[in-house]
Amino acid sequence: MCGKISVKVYAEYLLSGGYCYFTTLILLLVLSQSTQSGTDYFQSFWVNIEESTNRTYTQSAFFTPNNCIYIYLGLITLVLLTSIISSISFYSYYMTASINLHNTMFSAIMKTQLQFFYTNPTGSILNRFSKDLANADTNVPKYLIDSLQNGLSVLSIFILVGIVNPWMLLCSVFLIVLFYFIRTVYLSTSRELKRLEAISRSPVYSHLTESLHGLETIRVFEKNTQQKQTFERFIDNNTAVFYLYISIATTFRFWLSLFCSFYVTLVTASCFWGAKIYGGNLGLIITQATNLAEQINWGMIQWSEFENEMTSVERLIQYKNIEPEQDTAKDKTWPTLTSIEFKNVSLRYKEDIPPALDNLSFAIAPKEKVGIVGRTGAGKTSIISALFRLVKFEGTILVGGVNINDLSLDSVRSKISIIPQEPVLFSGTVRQNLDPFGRFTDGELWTVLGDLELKEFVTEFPGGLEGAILERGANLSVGQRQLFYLARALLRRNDILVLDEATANLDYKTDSLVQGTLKNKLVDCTVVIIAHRLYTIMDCDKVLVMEAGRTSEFGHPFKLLQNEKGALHDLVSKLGPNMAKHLKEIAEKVT
Ligand SMILES: Nc1ncnc2c1ncn2[C@@H]1O[C@H](COP(=O)(O)OP(=O)(O)OP(=O)(O)O)[C@@H](O)[C@H]1O
Repeated sequence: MCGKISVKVYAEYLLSGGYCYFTTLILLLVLSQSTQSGTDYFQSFWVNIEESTNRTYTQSAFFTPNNCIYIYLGLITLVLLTSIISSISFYSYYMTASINLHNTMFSAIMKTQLQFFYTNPTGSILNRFSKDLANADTNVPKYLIDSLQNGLSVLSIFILVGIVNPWMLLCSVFLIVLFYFIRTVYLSTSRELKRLEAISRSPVYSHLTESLHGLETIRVFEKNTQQKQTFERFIDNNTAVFYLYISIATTFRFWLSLFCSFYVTLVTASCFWGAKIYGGNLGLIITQATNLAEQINWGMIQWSEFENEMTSVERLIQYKNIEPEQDTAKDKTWPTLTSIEFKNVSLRYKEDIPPALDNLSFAIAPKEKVGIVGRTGAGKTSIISALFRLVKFEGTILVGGVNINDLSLDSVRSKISIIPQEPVLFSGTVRQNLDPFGRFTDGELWTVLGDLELKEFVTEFPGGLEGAILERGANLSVGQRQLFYLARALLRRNDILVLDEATANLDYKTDSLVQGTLKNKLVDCTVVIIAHRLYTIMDCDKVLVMEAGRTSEFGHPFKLLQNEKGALHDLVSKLGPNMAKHLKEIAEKVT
């Protein structure tokens, strides 16, 4: 982003509070300004009447001293009322605009593809949801209302001054042109500085978030000083841009104030050069000239700041318009069969890196248990990303013979259960974490907890099923979190279950318990297990060995182990003769 803020951004922001609100607001502001200027004009008119001999300034007998007082009182009351009403409507308008902006932006982030999170660091997202949103909530409305009020005020002063002394209009127009020129020069720099300031703020947030996450590692490797220095460097970069921004803003204000002083001096002097002038008109000209100078000065500053702060809105609107996940469902219902077939599937996380899945093809029959193994980075987790349509892929994935691209995202993700590498629990109760949508009875919950030997733990947990689980399940061990996840999957009774290193953090006893549960409770399920520990998949119906995103071997584990040059045989041999023998025995048992 660089250069001027586009008209589209202004329009999108101004109308985010609602067309009706915006039109009403403008009308109220015009009304408020008209009553204020009307009061000023009536004041000078009244002084002129009082100054002229026998009140001959006007022919009308209506403007008696008493009537003038009542008219003035009426006008003042009107000014007060219109000002209060326009302030309240502005408050409602910008509250609606801020809420709408936040909600649409948050909803866009929630619905966008995962790819977005791979390419945008957390600090950058936090920056927009904190500082940019705060600017849009507080500074932008403040500068917007000041700019609008000043614009209207300057326009009305022009009309008043034009009525009393048309020559002064020339001076005023010259002043506006001059100020506009100074503003243009100032804005072209300040706007870019404001953008730079926002960009240089993101690394500060990212660094702080990453440091807090990796606090233990930083301390263990004694990198405290290095981290601190990096943080200070990011802060310095941000502060340097911010300081430059403040400096040029101060220079801008200095030049505006200087030209304003010249203008007021010129206008005051001009009143003494011409013909005799009424006291009321003289007062009106001098007060309006001073006002005009102040208003233009203030208005230019606020208008410039408005455009500078609009860079925040521009950044927010950019998030608001991010592309959502493509859900091209063609009303296909979820298939009854639960076979899974990958046909020439290729997946790439970024254009400039090698594909994570490269023309991958394999087929899993309904109710089969298939283990997937391979070295780190072989593409095992990417199979899941493709199956859940988290990342775009080429090729075809069929579930029960139906292309998953023809099924809605919602059905794909709700009909396939997953226990991921890093189980995520939310802050809430045990019950909410087991059954987020409140679909199951207490009896069902306790049965599943019993199957996974979690019953005792939950009974003794403070609050039981209503006990509080902290953010990310911080008050549970990683193994317990995985068991909770498994419990959630068992409750949903989906026909397809995917486990991604799901038992990696369990001790041997709990792992055996989970394996037993999978065998007994999920007999009718198609189960895909991604594993590092080979013994967890040796009793599977089939094993897929992955290598660089391709199928290296696929078949029954015992048959694969017969091939001494095979990839699975190679992986098993590396575990030592005893373990290899043990694994072969397990594989043989399920032939
Ligand atoms: N979000 C991502 N952005 C870019 N590249 C990625 C991303 N996720 C994975 N990759 C790359 O894709 C390839 C396959 O990764 P994947 O996570 O599928 O491997 P894996 O076999 O599951 O590894 P592990 O056993 O370590 O979990 C790797 O080269 C990895 O660097």
